[in-house]
Amino acid sequence: MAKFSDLTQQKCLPCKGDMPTLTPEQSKELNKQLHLDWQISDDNTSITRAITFKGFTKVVLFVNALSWLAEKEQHHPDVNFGYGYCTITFTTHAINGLSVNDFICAAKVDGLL
Ligand SMILES: C[C@H](O)[C@H](O)[C@H]1CNC2=NC(N)=NC(=O)C2=N1
Repeated sequence: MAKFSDLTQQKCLPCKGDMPTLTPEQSKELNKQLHLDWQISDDNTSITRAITFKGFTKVVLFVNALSWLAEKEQHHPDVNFGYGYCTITFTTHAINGLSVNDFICAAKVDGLL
Protein backbone atom coordinates (compact mmCIF):
# COMPACT_ATOMS: atom_id res chain seq x y z
CA MET A 1 0.00 0.00 0.00
CA ALA A 2 1.41 3.42 -1.01
CA LYS A 3 0.99 4.95 2.43
CA PHE A 4 3.42 2.42 3.90
CA SER A 5 6.22 3.22 1.44
CA ASP A 6 9.12 5.55 2.37
CA LEU A 7 7.49 8.29 4.44
CA THR A 8 10.13 10.91 3.65
CA GLN A 9 9.17 10.72 -0.04
CA GLN A 10 5.48 11.48 0.62
CA LYS A 11 3.59 14.77 0.90
CA CYS A 12 0.93 15.31 3.53
CA LEU A 13 -2.65 14.99 2.32
CA PRO A 14 -5.07 17.87 3.03
CA CYS A 15 -6.36 17.41 6.61
CA LYS A 16 -10.08 16.79 6.33
CA GLY A 17 -12.61 14.98 8.52
CA ASP A 18 -12.80 12.12 6.02
CA MET A 19 -9.12 11.19 6.32
CA PRO A 20 -8.63 7.54 7.27
CA THR A 21 -7.74 7.05 10.94
CA LEU A 22 -4.88 4.61 11.41
CA THR A 23 -5.51 1.40 13.32
CA PRO A 24 -3.07 0.55 16.15
CA GLU A 25 -1.51 -2.08 13.87
CA GLN A 26 -0.99 0.44 11.06
CA SER A 27 0.55 2.93 13.51
CA LYS A 28 2.96 0.31 14.80
CA GLU A 29 3.97 -0.59 11.26
CA LEU A 30 4.61 3.03 10.26
CA ASN A 31 6.44 3.72 13.52
CA LYS A 32 9.14 1.28 12.37
CA GLN A 33 10.27 3.92 9.85
CA LEU A 34 10.79 6.52 12.59
CA HIS A 35 13.54 7.21 15.11
CA LEU A 36 13.20 4.87 18.09
CA ASP A 37 12.35 7.77 20.41
CA TRP A 38 8.91 8.31 18.84
CA GLN A 39 6.21 6.93 21.15
CA ILE A 40 2.65 6.15 20.15
CA SER A 41 0.16 7.21 22.83
CA ASP A 42 -1.73 4.39 24.55
CA ASP A 43 -4.99 5.48 22.90
CA ASN A 44 -3.35 5.57 19.42
CA THR A 45 -4.23 9.26 18.90
CA SER A 46 -0.78 10.88 18.87
CA ILE A 47 2.96 10.32 18.54
CA THR A 48 5.58 12.14 20.60
CA ARG A 49 9.34 12.54 20.49
CA ALA A 50 11.41 14.30 23.17
CA ILE A 51 14.74 15.73 22.00
CA THR A 52 17.55 17.25 24.02
CA PHE A 53 19.86 20.03 22.82
CA LYS A 54 22.81 21.92 24.22
CA GLY A 55 21.54 25.31 25.39
CA PHE A 56 18.64 27.42 24.12
CA THR A 57 19.71 28.81 20.73
CA LYS A 58 19.93 25.36 19.14
CA VAL A 59 16.41 24.59 20.38
CA VAL A 60 15.04 27.81 18.88
CA LEU A 61 16.79 27.16 15.55
CA PHE A 62 15.28 23.68 15.50
CA VAL A 63 11.79 24.98 16.30
CA ASN A 64 12.12 27.46 13.42
CA ALA A 65 13.01 24.62 11.04
CA LEU A 66 10.06 22.67 12.43
CA SER A 67 7.78 25.63 11.73
CA TRP A 68 9.07 25.81 8.14
CA LEU A 69 8.38 22.09 7.69
CA ALA A 70 4.87 22.35 9.19
CA GLU A 71 3.94 25.22 6.89
CA LYS A 72 5.31 23.40 3.85
CA GLU A 73 3.29 20.28 4.69
CA GLN A 74 0.28 22.17 6.10
CA HIS A 75 0.42 19.81 9.07
CA HIS A 76 1.33 21.26 12.44
CA PRO A 77 2.76 19.74 15.61
CA ASP A 78 2.14 20.67 19.22
CA VAL A 79 5.50 21.76 20.58
CA ASN A 80 6.83 22.28 24.07
CA PHE A 81 10.33 23.66 24.40
CA GLY A 82 12.74 25.34 26.77
CA TYR A 83 16.42 25.44 27.66
CA GLY A 84 17.95 22.22 26.29
CA TYR A 85 14.76 20.40 25.32
CA CYS A 86 11.98 20.20 22.76
CA THR A 87 9.02 17.82 22.84
CA ILE A 88 7.03 17.38 19.64
CA THR A 89 3.59 15.77 19.39
CA PHE A 90 1.77 15.03 16.16
CA THR A 91 -1.92 14.28 15.98
CA THR A 92 -4.42 15.00 13.20
CA HIS A 93 -6.86 17.47 14.72
CA ALA A 94 -9.37 17.06 11.88
CA ILE A 95 -10.01 13.44 12.91
CA ASN A 96 -8.92 13.57 16.58
CA GLY A 97 -6.58 10.69 15.85
CA LEU A 98 -3.55 9.52 13.93
CA SER A 99 -3.33 9.75 10.16
CA VAL A 100 -0.48 9.02 7.78
CA ASN A 101 0.29 12.78 7.84
CA ASP A 102 1.54 12.47 11.41
CA PHE A 103 4.04 9.82 10.38
CA ILE A 104 5.10 11.68 7.21
CA CYS A 105 5.89 14.79 9.29
CA ALA A 106 7.60 12.78 12.03
CA ALA A 107 9.86 11.13 9.43
CA LYS A 108 10.69 14.56 8.00
CA VAL A 109 11.45 15.86 11.52
CA ASP A 110 13.89 12.97 11.94
CA GLY A 111 15.48 14.16 8.69
CA LEU A 112 16.08 17.61 10.19
CA LEU A 113 18.11 16.19 13.05
C1 LIG B 1 -6.58 24.02 6.21
C2 LIG B 1 -5.42 23.36 6.91
O1 LIG B 1 -4.68 22.57 6.00
C3 LIG B 1 -5.91 22.47 8.04
O2 LIG B 1 -6.63 23.24 8.97
C4 LIG B 1 -4.77 21.74 8.73
C5 LIG B 1 -3.71 22.66 9.32
N1 LIG B 1 -2.78 21.89 10.11
C6 LIG B 1 -3.17 20.79 10.76
N2 LIG B 1 -2.34 20.17 11.58
C7 LIG B 1 -2.72 19.10 12.29
N3 LIG B 1 -1.84 18.51 13.11
N4 LIG B 1 -3.96 18.61 12.16
C8 LIG B 1 -4.89 19.15 11.36
O3 LIG B 1 -6.02 18.65 11.28
C9 LIG B 1 -4.48 20.28 10.59
N5 LIG B 1 -5.29 20.84 9.72
